Amino acid sequence: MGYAQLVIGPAGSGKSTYCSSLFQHCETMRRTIHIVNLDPAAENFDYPVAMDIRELISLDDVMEELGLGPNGGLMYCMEHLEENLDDWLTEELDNYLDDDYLVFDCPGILPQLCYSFSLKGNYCQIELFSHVPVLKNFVEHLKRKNFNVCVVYLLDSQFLTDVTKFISGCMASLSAMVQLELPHVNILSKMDLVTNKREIEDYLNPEPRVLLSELNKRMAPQFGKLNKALIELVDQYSMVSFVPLDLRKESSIRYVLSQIDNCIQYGEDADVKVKDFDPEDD
Ligand SMILES: Nc1nc2c(ncn2[C@@H]2O[C@H](COP(=O)(O)OP(=O)(O)OP(=O)(O)O)[C@@H](O)[C@H]2O)c(=O)[nH]1
Ligand SMILES: [Mg+2]
Repeated sequence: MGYAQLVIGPAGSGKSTYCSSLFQHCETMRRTIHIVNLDPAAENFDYPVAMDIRELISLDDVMEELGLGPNGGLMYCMEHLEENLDDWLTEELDNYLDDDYLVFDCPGILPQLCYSFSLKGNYCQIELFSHVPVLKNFVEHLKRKNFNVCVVYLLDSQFLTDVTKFISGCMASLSAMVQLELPHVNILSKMDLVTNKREIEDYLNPEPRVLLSELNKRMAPQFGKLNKALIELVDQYSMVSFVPLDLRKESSIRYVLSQIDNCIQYGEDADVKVKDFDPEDD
């Protein structure tokens, strides 16, 4: 049995930074994890890259040769990954052992490819489109390879200053949850930037009624029914719950990791958890 985190979330929400902090934390704890880069557009890494989608396909090449823009290019790369699950991914995964723990640093779900919730003028626009459907097959492949997978969805805490952005972030998370059908942990990233912790606490487990009234305040009256439906949806899936993450604090990283480990039943066998330096085990 292998273990895996699929780290997703809006562009710039802190996924790669989370991966590198997690790597450092685990190193301190003498625990081995392997970080995989699934972002064909990534350039610099603060963590050792165990597997790299750029060895399979490069975004620059795709954009140049096919004349695609960054969004179309990204979609193309992800679809190419999907087509190469049986050879490239399988070969790469063969390098890992049964109890290995992989963390997949995914490309950002671009807001414009996802749910965009625009308040400009008097219209509201919701677009349903992201590369989450591509990840579905990716996940199925990991499951077939005997991996326990957890989705780790990061939302930037700065989104909480605006209820419409928050709802849009929730919708993207919900969309991933419904499509991927996996254990799911929502994380509120960049907590070090939050000055008013009190305000954030209201959002960690928000009252649906409060959210609705905030949303109604921000939207023109004709959106009342839509707002109500959105809040009900989010509430029904009881997914509006976020674990705050402050990367400056080891305790915060440890807590988040323990939540995720719980979801994928990692560490139930204590031997798995810590790198064993006992020579008898060689
Ligand atoms: N203050 C602060 N900044 C952060 C934190 N995490 C990420 N950032 C900053 O936010 C920006 C985006 O971080 P990334 O880790 O690259 O975000 P990402 O989700 O991997 O971005 P994409 O891969 O482009 O979708 C960078 O400038 C980071 O330095 C954090 O915990 N605190
Ligand atoms: Mg990244």
